[in-house]
Amino acid sequence: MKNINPTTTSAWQALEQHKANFAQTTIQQLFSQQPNRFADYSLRFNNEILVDYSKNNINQETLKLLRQLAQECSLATAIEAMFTGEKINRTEDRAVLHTALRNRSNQPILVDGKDVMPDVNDVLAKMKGFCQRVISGEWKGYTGKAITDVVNIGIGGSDLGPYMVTEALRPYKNHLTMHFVSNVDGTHIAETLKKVNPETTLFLIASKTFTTQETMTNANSARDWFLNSAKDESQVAKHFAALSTNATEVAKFGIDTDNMFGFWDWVGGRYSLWSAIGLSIALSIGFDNFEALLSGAHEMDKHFRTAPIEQNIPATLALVGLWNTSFLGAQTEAILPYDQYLHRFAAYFQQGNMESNGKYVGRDGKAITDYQTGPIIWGEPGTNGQHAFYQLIHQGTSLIPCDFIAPAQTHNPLADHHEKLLSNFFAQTEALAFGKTKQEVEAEFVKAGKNLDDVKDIVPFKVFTGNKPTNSILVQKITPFSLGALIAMYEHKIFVQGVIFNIFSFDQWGVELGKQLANRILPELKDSEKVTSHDSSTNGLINQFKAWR
Ligand SMILES: O=P(O)(O)OC[C@H]1O[C@](O)(CO)[C@@H](O)[C@@H]1O
Repeated sequence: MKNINPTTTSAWQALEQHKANFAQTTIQQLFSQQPNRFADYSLRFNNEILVDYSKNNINQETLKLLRQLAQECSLATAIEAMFTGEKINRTEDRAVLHTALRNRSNQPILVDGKDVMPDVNDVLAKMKGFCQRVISGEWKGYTGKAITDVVNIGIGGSDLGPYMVTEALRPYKNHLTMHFVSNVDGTHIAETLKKVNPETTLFLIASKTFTTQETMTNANSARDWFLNSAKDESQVAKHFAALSTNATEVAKFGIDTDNMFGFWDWVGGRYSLWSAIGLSIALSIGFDNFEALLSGAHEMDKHFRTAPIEQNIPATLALVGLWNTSFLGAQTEAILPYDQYLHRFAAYFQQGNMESNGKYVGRDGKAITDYQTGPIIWGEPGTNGQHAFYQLIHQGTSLIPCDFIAPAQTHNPLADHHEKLLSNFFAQTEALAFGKTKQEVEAEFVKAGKNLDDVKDIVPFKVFTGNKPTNSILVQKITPFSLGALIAMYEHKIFVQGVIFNIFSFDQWGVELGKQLANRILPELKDSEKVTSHDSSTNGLINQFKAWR
């Protein structure tokens, strides 16, 4: 991947000039000027996903310049570099091949001259056999009973993806009850263990490195709890499986390597739900559905790799997002799914995006000083968010571009719930784009029989300026296939932005310092000695903790 500061491209400089046009122009005016705006600014994937990006402050010139920016930043070369297994994660000297995990075409993909597909297929076959045995009840616990509960112990990418997807695909789930434990706070595992029976519980220890403090602490507590009942170490094999790249640490923990499902260093943690880390997903919805999830992602991969930039959905979302943040001044992006099953979707992409693109060092190793990199990602499901933070999106002083996501078909057609939900979905983007003028507010008062003189002081508070950018992503139905495509779409959006930001999107050095310092502090908490080795704030807090515990 080349080192290109995006601000030095002619497209960036042209975009800087071009943005002045939008100081005066509103989304409302863009719609008045362009009667076909919806048709011209929306894209479809497989007749299953409709992406409408028309309610943004963009015109054809904006798109032309943004596409030119992508070209000047060598996006096409970068896409090929990723798909063909080049070591684009240069700071860790690794390829980035989550796309290989869902490569349903089986075309060889080489890393260091070796095709990775046979290994990928072997692990998938092992996962399939395991799922069949556990789901059918053939796999027995230490007292001969079938498994009823699965506890995935992992954190970050080893938790957020599997948890988000198993929740999103609940309509497809079988009889197994899934639990996810991530936090090192003992409450998380303690509360989970209260709900399960050691005779019928399977623990999946999900950790790429198998050294993560939170996960290993929870795994050890789970094993102690299990052995407290089973009283026999040899029974651990019936109740513990490992999802990891680190066979040595897995063996040290005491998990039979027969029960280990491997993956490889070219799978980033936050891109790992497609790997063995997805075993909890496959157990929950069955292996065929897991394969459908992979297929959906693979179709999106093909689209991303081959579609021209004008029709390329992830690239378009990335460019429009970059326009909002780098040129129009937005610092955050909200992801707002109008689907209760997608309640962890924003949390999942908080890691996906912020761990990938939250970087201040460019690919040249120098600090980035002249542009913003990855935005802050946040969000909650609609309509809950409407009754919480939408006030600020509508009338606050920050610009917050939002992605609204909704399925056209619900899995729970109950009275008119879905129509009500979707009426809110449509209304919100309409309100955000077009707002409500002073004249409209006054007309409403008049209609309600009010004298305008009596209400003139209230009028300004009821005005909505509108002109707030949104994308609407309408999915025919949330199925394993469409969800796979949707996740891959966002993954590639992040990739495109990382290329243009000129950063390395696939490392995560920013999480290391906190871990190091916590490891240094941990022994200091073991005794009652007064701590003096830190700054006065940290010393003061630690010493108060010691006094109060
Ligand atoms: O799977 P592991 O190795 O336990 O790591 C868990 C998570 O920790 C991180 O390395 C840092 O938070 C993430 O990238 C990763 O998803």
